[in-house]
Amino acid sequence: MQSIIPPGLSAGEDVTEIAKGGVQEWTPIEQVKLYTNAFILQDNKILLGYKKRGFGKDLYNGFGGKVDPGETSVEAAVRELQEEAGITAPLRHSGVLFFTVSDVAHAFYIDVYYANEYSGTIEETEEMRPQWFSVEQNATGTQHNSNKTDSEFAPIPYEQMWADDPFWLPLLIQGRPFIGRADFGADGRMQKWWFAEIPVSSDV
Ligand SMILES: Nc1nc2c([nH]c(=O)n2[C@H]2C[C@H](O)[C@@H](COP(=O)(O)OP(=O)(O)OP(=O)(O)O)O2)c(=O)[nH]1
Repeated sequence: MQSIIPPGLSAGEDVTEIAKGGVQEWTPIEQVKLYTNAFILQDNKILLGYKKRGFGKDLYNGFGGKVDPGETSVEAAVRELQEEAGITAPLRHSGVLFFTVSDVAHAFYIDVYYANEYSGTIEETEEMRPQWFSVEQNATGTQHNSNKTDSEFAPIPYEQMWADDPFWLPLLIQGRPFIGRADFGADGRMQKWWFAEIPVSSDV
């Protein structure tokens, strides 16, 4: 039987597809670079950063970047969180994402992490402007008053995030491990995508 898992990812066959679509064939993979992405989840809030420069500029995202030579993935994730948001956290692995981008020669293999606590003071850095968002679906971003239960934090700004994020970020928030791949065209749109939930015990 042919595996449903896209090239670039590995997992047992016990996966539950969440979404898939797009063109027929996956883009061939030539070179792969390792990246990290980390999110802080606390009190029904998620910490995102507004990317001020470079790849993904003007989008909100978790904190992360390339794994340096000699570093493990989790070491890189902890370093990038410190460099980009000024904090340290006991990061736990949540999923793996694999991307190709039509005008980038290498594919991106991204270990995604989360933590429910952190130490240090969140601060804006040269690369990222951190901001809390509500993970509650009815969040409005309006301020509290005595009659309202709405969150004082805005909802997750999916319209200002990478197009694949709505498929897997809800799983991360719910503590459900995931894998996924998306091939992006030069226009920034997904040309082909596939996302799945995997068993909690899976070693992704
Ligand atoms: N949420 C999300 N994150 C993505 C996608 N694609 C993608 O590369 N990322 C993440 C992975 C990394 O955390 C980040 C890209 O890393 P980066 O270019 O900022 O790396 P870096 O900090 O090492 O780079 P630099 O210092 O050389 O500028 O974006 C995506 O489709 N969705």
